[in-house]
Amino acid sequence: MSKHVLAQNQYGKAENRIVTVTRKGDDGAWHEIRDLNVSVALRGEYRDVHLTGDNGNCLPTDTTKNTVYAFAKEHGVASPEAFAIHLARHFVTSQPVVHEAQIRVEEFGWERIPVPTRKEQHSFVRKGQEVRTAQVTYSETTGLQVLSGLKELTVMNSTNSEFHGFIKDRYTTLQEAYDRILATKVTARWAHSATAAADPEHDWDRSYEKVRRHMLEAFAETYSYSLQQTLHAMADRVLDHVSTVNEVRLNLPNKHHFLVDLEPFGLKNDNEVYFAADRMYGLIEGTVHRQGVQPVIATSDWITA
Ligand SMILES: O=c1[nH]c(=O)c2[nH]c(=O)[nH]c2[nH]1
Repeated sequence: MSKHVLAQNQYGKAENRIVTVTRKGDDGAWHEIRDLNVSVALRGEYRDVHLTGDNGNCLPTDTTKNTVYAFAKEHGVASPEAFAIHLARHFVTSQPVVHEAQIRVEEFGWERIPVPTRKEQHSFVRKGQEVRTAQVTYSETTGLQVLSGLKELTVMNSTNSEFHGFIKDRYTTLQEAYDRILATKVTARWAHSATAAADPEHDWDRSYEKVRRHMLEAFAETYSYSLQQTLHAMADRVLDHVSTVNEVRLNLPNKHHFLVDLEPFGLKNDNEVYFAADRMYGLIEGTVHRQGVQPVIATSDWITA
């Protein structure tokens, strides 16, 4: 027996990353998403768990995690508060040993990427401004080299993404996907032509906005069979529309969203509830440049999601 006092204690699964997709309209083509980070803490009769090793009062943290995902399906996520109220009430009213439950929710906001040419709406950009970057080198011999860029521009398509037909060797377990979420945090750099760099009237702000818009539109409008294909489409679109840009390099971490298996709880997950994994991630990188241009953007920078 310990001679010391066990004081405040609590436990539960922290930082359950969850994304829900709700389909609206007659054909379900209008998507609404909610992106949450949900933490559960239970307080109650946990003396024995700590002092004697008797787990008879212990609802596993794994169960608290499952409950979060199952409730997203059963009750939906009307708001962080409403969702947290459902969960907090549930733990206290369903388990006699739980006297208090504290649910903490962080919600990440998303805005639509407008695609005027289509009525389906399933492309989003995470709220909060990305970081704009610039790197200028002036050399006596080669003159000005101007690289522009951005980082931390997070985008998502909640459909129109597939991934299949890939190599299967003895270590492959990945299932083919015919309708998946495609999400990435874009780091982009682009090189301007020597003429643009030397032009004192060159409108750098306008060119930045154009590149950003074309990358977003290409992301939203590309029906994707891989993130590699999306990468190429984004860079290609910039080169097509911004004549003063010669080269685009993209670094795209594949922010995986795994469909949660709700079958054990008797619930069908119709591409509605996802686990948003932040690590590990596929990292897709590549440069696209105009014919006849020597690429200048470093390929060895270490960029993480
Ligand atoms: O778009 C993708 N490209 C890949 O190369 C890849 N590999 C993987 O496991 N998932 C994906 N998705």
